[in-house]
Amino acid sequence: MTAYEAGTGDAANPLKQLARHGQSPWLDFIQRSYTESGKLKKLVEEDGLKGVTSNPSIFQKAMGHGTDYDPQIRQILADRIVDAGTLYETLAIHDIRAAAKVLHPVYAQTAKVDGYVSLEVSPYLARDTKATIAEARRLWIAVGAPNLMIKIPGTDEGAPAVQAAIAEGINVNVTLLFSLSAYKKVVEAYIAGLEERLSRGESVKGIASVASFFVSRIDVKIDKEIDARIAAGDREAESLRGLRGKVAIANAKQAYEYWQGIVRSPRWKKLADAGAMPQRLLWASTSTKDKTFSDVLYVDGLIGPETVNTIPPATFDDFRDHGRVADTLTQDLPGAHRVISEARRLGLDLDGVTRTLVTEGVRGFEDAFDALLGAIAAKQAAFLGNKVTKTTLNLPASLDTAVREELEAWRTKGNVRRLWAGDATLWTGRDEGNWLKWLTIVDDQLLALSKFEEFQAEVKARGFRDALLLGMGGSSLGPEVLAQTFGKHEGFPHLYVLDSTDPQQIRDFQDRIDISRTLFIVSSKSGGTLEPNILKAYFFDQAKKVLGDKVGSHFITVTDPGSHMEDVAKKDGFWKIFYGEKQIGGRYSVLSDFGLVPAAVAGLPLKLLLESALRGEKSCAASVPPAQNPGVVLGSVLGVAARDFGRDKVTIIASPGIYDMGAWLEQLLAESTGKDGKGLIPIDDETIGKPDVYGKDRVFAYLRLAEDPCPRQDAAFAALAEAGEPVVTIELHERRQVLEEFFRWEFATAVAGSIIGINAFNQPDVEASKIETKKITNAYNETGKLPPYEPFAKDGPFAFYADPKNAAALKAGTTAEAILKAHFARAGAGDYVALLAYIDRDTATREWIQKVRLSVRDGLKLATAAEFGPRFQHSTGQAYKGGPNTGVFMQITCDDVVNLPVPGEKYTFGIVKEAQARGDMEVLAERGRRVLRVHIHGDLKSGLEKLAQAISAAV
Ligand SMILES: O=P(O)(O)OC[C@H]1O[C@](O)(CO)[C@@H](O)[C@@H]1O
Ligand SMILES: O=C[C@H](O)[C@H](O)COP(=O)(O)O
Repeated sequence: MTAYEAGTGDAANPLKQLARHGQSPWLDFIQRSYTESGKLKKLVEEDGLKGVTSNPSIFQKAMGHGTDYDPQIRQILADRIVDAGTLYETLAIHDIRAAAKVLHPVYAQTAKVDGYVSLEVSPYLARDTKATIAEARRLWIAVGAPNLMIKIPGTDEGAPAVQAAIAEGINVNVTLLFSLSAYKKVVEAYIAGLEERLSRGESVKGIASVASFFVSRIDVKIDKEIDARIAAGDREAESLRGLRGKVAIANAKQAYEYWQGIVRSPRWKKLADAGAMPQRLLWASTSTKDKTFSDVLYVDGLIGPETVNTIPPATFDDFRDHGRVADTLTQDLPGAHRVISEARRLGLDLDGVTRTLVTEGVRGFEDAFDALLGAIAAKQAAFLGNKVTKTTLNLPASLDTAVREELEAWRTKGNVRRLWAGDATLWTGRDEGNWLKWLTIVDDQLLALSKFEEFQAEVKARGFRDALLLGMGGSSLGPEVLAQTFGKHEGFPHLYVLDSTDPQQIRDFQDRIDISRTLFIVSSKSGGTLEPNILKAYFFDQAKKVLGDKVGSHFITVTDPGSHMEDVAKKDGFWKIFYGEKQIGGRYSVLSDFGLVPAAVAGLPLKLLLESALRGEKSCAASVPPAQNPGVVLGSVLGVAARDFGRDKVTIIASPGIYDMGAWLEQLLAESTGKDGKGLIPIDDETIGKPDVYGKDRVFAYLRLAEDPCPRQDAAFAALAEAGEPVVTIELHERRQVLEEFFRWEFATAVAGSIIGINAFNQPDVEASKIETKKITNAYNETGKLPPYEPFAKDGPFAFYADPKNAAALKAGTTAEAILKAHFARAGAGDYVALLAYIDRDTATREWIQKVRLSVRDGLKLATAAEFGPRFQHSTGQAYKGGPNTGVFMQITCDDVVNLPVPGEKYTFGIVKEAQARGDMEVLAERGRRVLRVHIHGDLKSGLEKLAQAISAAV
């Protein structure tokens, strides 16, 4: 009696009779309720079931619907922050283990011939040998059951993975086999894998493999071709008709014939003598698709020794009911050959069909897996409820359709996985892949949590009253959001963020702090940026006067390894040096030490914040399909709206409690996407208005803090959505979720950048202003004066400057009002107006600029940006110079009442600020932008008032 005959006995049950013919019935299905209810066990005991196979479609059916898995999903989500892929795998492994347990007695009774449960590697890896091997190894260990089979596709790339897995002693079920030629490669891979073991002196005993030969799908394709030809009046209609429903079984029989030859070969004999088990042929895809055929056609017709048939539940029941058991597989082999040669004669392209079926099979499993992961991600979001932010889209129909199409394109191209894998071709195919460390930085930070917590305790112990962060752009805007959003924490210093060269503003900050009890954080990734360097020089000098030799102990820096600032910090005996990641650009650095160090200093709850960020990361994971991936959805809306609808002004409004998010977002969006004449133009904090004040160039993003919403904003957004404006509402249930949004917007920006077709990680046009500024400060150092600079017009306290081309366009008027009118008259639909104020940024000036921008917006119906220099140069400045030429710029400068020295330099902060304004103006003009500078002489307050009146009159 062979192992296959074990368990026979019930003569009336065709399923049980299969054993007598050497065939093992397996079940092509898995579901938790089946295992948990004892149904699976019953099939084993009553029907002689000897194995189970699963595939992505089967799991999709099992997990994608119903509530079977809900309790475990809830329990996992309560314990851990995971992505949809991990969630799926945890559920799947649970099921596979449970089924393996039920089948273990079969495994034992049949001496490891049967009793297996198959788990398929991710279908996304079907064309990647190395990744498939790694995944097979990983799943094998994760499940940890001896009667597991790892399913690997029998593609050209899969075959070497089969060999490698077998050589490692992993049981393999080779799936998606349609053609004899592919099957031959797989047989070779199996044998070679075993031989590899033997050659290393390892045992080949107990290693099992099946080759899953798909049957019914072949008939589906061939019969379709036959039907089409008959319908078209083919002369061979009769012969064609005679082949319907026959080719698949004939093809399978040929494979079996090949197998018989193999197991008789001397090569195999050697392995068999060493105890190897043959790789059995497993008939898969054995449910009948064509209802005109017998419902058990692909079971009845393929019964033979040492084979498996994996049967879906309905067919299993049908076969139990009326299956006919006989040695059909070995019957009429000549007949099978005749069918195949007849098919060839008739021009039925079996080779082409099997090739297509492999491609379609892989695609089908990918689609099923996408659907499964999408369903799990949706369930996850629903179960997490307020633990994650919630996004609602109100899009006009045409934009909505275009976004859906984009999401589908992202899905079919596997773009989310490509992004996570660092595929630079998603952008411009240059060095983008080197700038993606932000994707996983949160995981690293959580691992390093104790480092930050220890530092936090040290800061507390030292009893600092204030902390002053000196930095620009990505090194200051994230910390500023943290400071503004989370406020002062008991026992920790008040965190201030200074990102200006305006002497008055520097003095304001100096007045707010008690230097003797201040911790200075010098924050600069590159370590070479002018502002943090001169601000450090200034405050170090000031602090030295108070602290003497202890001054270094009041300074820390966050900078990239090897930077100039690292040298400075070492030389000056800074208390601590924290390092950034070189593979993260400034604007993507908030979750690295650039945000974490100031957060620690301010006494923020680091673990909770990082966990929120981790939720952001996991919700945008590689496993989360585009339509359920909040980062991809947001990025697609922004990218598609700009690319296809001219809606490139991303208008960001946040609830008062989180209002500063917009300033951080401005840099992220503008500096990442504004280049090559394309890009998104962020419009931050422009008080929300009635629908009729807007042109058709906007997308609105509403960051709504649900714990403290603003009813006026709610009403205004409802009106915008009602009016058909595109509105994305992101609801943050608590402040902490700004960290989740940091990650999501970074991801969305990368996605939007890909859609627009730019490199989202460089800032090519920022450098130009820096060079011009440097020229001017160098000139000052050499000569002690600034190069001459003449206004083209003057009116009262105002002096107007422009390059010759812009000046020519504006010279017609001589009064402030006329010049401003001429300037603003150059703006048309789709343009934006940016006010670039190089003045102290305090409450009064912020209110002023807000008032002025609204008068411009309402007068011209154009988007407005209200920016302070030089801060914006490290933020939106990139898009103003490198993005679409739709900006109309107005620089506003003033006399400096206060001036401050820059230690070690001839120039002062006032000179630097002037050089920055001139440098930027030069580059704006050189890029053909419409730009005008208004300098206010004398008293700033009254000058600003007059300017507001003149602007209001001009628009
Ligand atoms: O951190 P750093 O190197 O001082 O740079 C500050 C900012 O300046 C920029 O390089 C632009 O000038 C930004 O990208 C960056 O966030
Ligand atoms: O391994 C099993 C196969 O995935 C399954 O039998 C495919 O069957 P189908 O063609 O009915 O989808």
